Formats: sequence, structure tokens, C-alpha cells
Amino acid sequence: MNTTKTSKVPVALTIAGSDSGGGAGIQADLRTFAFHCVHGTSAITCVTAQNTLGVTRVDAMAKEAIEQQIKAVCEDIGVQAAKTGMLLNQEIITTVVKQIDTHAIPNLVVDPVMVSRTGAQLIDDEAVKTLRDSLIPLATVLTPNRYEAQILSGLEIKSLDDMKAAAQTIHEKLKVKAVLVKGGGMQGSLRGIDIWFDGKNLETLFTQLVATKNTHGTGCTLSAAIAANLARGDSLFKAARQAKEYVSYALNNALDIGKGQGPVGHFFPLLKK
Ligand SMILES: Nc1ncnc2c1ncn2[C@@H]1O[C@H](COP(=O)(O)OP(=O)(O)O)[C@@H](O)[C@H]1O
Ligand SMILES: Cc1ncc(COP(=O)(O)O)c(N)n1
Repeated sequence: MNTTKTSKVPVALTIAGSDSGGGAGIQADLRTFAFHCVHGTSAITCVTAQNTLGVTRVDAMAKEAIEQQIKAVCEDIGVQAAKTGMLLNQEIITTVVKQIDTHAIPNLVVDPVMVSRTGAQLIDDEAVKTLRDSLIPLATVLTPNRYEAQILSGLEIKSLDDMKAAAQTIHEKLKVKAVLVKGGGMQGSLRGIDIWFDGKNLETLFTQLVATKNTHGTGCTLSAAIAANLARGDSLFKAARQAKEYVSYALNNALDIGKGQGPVGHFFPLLKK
């Protein structure tokens, strides 16, 4: 008699870069999936040498390696949702798009990692164009930060009204199902506010600004939490609203490690002060 207990769990896939410092990228995504009781699978696109002070080296994975990781996960295990993070260059973006299409990956959250919260461009212009033209149209939910939303909408974003206009423009121009313009790169209390638009409802997702320098991994955590909630069967808006709350808890329990920007604390109920 087989006495082993087995259980069906939702499965999510992250297609993103590795952060050696453990604060962002694949590492943040897998912790976020685990917190949500979603089995996490991964396809690593590049490996960064990174800590709380910054990135010192990035190595791209071969496109065949990325292809095979996605294939291995989808053909055997299957996923209910996925997210993309740092895709680095045009070749990687094209490879990922092809795999998403081949395996008809559902509930795709695209974090269009192009510009850091401080405004530094992370991928070249060719890659920006490929991201906009081929990956973003496949997104169920797109999560640009302030600077990414500026590039994608062609609008300057300085106020809450600008964030709303950008969300509506991106939705209309890029044909995503829903867009969440993130406020982390804004000034003052706007840093805690995101704008949601799904073609019908324009919503302001408000959370208190958390006064901490330890914000490493917020964007990755948010998109991974949306994917986890979608894998569990939540509606699009509920998935985003709950993910935003999760990021706030994690920010309130950020880890004071390293000499620079520490990471958010993903397992806050377990963290003892
Ligand atoms: N200091 C903060 N207080 C509260 N929420 C924040 C703070 N910084 C970032 N966030 C939230 O973290 C999430 C990620 O946003 P952002 O930092 O803009 O993304 P990215 O990391 O991609 O640049 C958003 O929901 C944003 O509102
Ligand atoms: C490998 C990798 N992917 C993504 C980010 C962005 O991190 P954040 O969530 O802080 O915007 C990062 N720093 N490193």
C-alpha cells in the first residue's frame, strides 16, 4: 500500500536573471512563490555578480540553455502562470517569446526590466524595441516602473495624473490585458502608489510609503507575487492588489544586510526582530 502523502499544488515559472546577493531576480521570485505555497520553477537567462551595492558582472546564458529550461518545465510539469524579469538582450528576448508561444504559457506577468528605479538603462536600444514589439503584447499583466512607463508610453511622468495617463496609453498602444505602473521611482509619498488599468477600471493601489533604504527586489517580488496569485486562480485585479500588499509587508520587514540597499524580507511572519 502506498502511504506517501501527495498534494496538487499550483506551479509558476520565473524566466529571469540570477542575483548572487539573493535579493532580486530568480532568488526573490522563488522565495515569493514559496511564500504563496506555489511550487516555483525557473529558467535562468543570465547570471549577475551582484550585492547590495550593485552589479559588477553579467553573463548571458546560451539561448539553447534557456530554451531547454523552459521546455523541460513545460513539457513535464506544466505551469499555471509565469513571469519574466531580466532578459538582457535581443536574442534572449526572442528565444523566450518563442518558448512562451510554443508552450502556450498562460497568465504571463511581464516585468519589463529595462531601466533601474534610479533611471539607469539596463538593456540596449535594440532589446528595448524587441521587448516592446514581441514580448509585451503577450502579457496578461505588465508591470513597468516609472522610467519604463515613460519609454513605453512616450509620456513624461511626474505626478499621479501622469501615471494614470501612462497606464491608459500603454494599455491602448501595446495591447496588454492589464498594466500596473509602479511608483517606486516617484518622489515622496507617490513611491508607495501604483496605478492599475485593465481597459475598464482605472485603480489607484495605495500603500503607505515605507521609510527604508532596503528596497532591493521590490519589482521582482511584486511581479512574482502577481504570478503566484494568478497560478492560485485569483482574478487579475485581486492578484495585483494582494501582491502590492505583500510587497509592503516585505518592505516593512526588509533585511539590514550588506553595505548598500538590503533586500525586502519575504518571510516576514517568521522573521524575529
Ligand atoms: N519605499 C517604498 N514604500 C512603499 N512601497 C514602495 C517603496 N518603494 C517601492 N515600493 C513599491 O514596490 C513596488 C515596486 O516598485 P518599483 O520600485 O517602482 O519597481 P522596480 O523595482 O521595478 O523599479 C511597487 O509596488 C512600489 O509602489
Ligand atoms: C537579476 C536581477 N533581476 C532584476 C533586478 C531588479 O531588481 P528590483 O526588483 O530591485 O527592481 C536585479 N537587480 N537583478
